[in-house]
Amino acid sequence: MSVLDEIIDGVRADLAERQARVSLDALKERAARARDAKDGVSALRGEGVTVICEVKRSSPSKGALAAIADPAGLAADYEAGGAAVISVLTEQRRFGGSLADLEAVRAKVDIPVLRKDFIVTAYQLWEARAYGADLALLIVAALDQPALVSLIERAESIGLTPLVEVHDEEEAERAVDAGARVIGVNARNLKTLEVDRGTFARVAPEIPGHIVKVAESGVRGPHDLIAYAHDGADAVLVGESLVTGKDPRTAVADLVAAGTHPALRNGRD
Ligand SMILES: O=P(O)(O)OC[C@@H](O)[C@@H](O)c1c[nH]c2ccccc12
Repeated sequence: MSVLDEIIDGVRADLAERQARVSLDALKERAARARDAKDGVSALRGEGVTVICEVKRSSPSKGALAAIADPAGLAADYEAGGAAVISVLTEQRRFGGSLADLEAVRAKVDIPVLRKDFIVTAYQLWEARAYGADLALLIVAALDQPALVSLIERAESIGLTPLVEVHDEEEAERAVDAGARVIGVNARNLKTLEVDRGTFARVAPEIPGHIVKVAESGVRGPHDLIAYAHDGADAVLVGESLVTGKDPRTAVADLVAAGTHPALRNGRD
């Protein structure tokens, strides 16, 4: 069984417990009371290369990364540094996250928030909205095509912007066919956990220009953002280097400065 399959088994077990406790109707009521969702696409199409900053305590590849006692405080630092979107890992077993983290971050920041999890049912999309998310991750490798299409449609219909994650050309084609407006190319293969920073450059040419392209994983600092920008990224998603660094606000500001630098933008025109 691949790492992805193992993670999803755990996600399904935790999901069954939540579904037994909280009815879909109760979630929908909670979602109706949530603040209106913000548009993820326009946030990601901001000035230059935009930056999605992630709240992540641990990962299957690296184990514990950072305790993050105050996820909302970290998110506020990201926002102050110029982040366009905050990504909150809500998967518990391998990433140490929760819906409570999502709720706390949502209450603190004004920019859009992404629920980062292994979403396999519409119930999880309603959870995302009920706890205040504006965007939700959908991982192509975890879904068959009918499920992908229906989850994209459902996400859009309840106001969530789906960030559709791919790792190779074939998955990118599936994401495009399914109607994705935002596609994330993950440099990490979720089946083996290996990072290959060349993945984005290989896969991005398969993605039409009107779709927002996000380069995910492995961004250590401005030099990696610049490289992804030259390969056509509209946004980058950064986790580990921010949660393990000393000064997340400055680290984000440095990324944003690189992403909006005039020389970079000329190179991309
Ligand atoms: O910590 P990094 O290497 O900066 O990567 C962040 C993000 O891309 C990564 O956490 C991620 C990308 N896709 C995912 C899917 C599920 C969980 C996590 C992820």
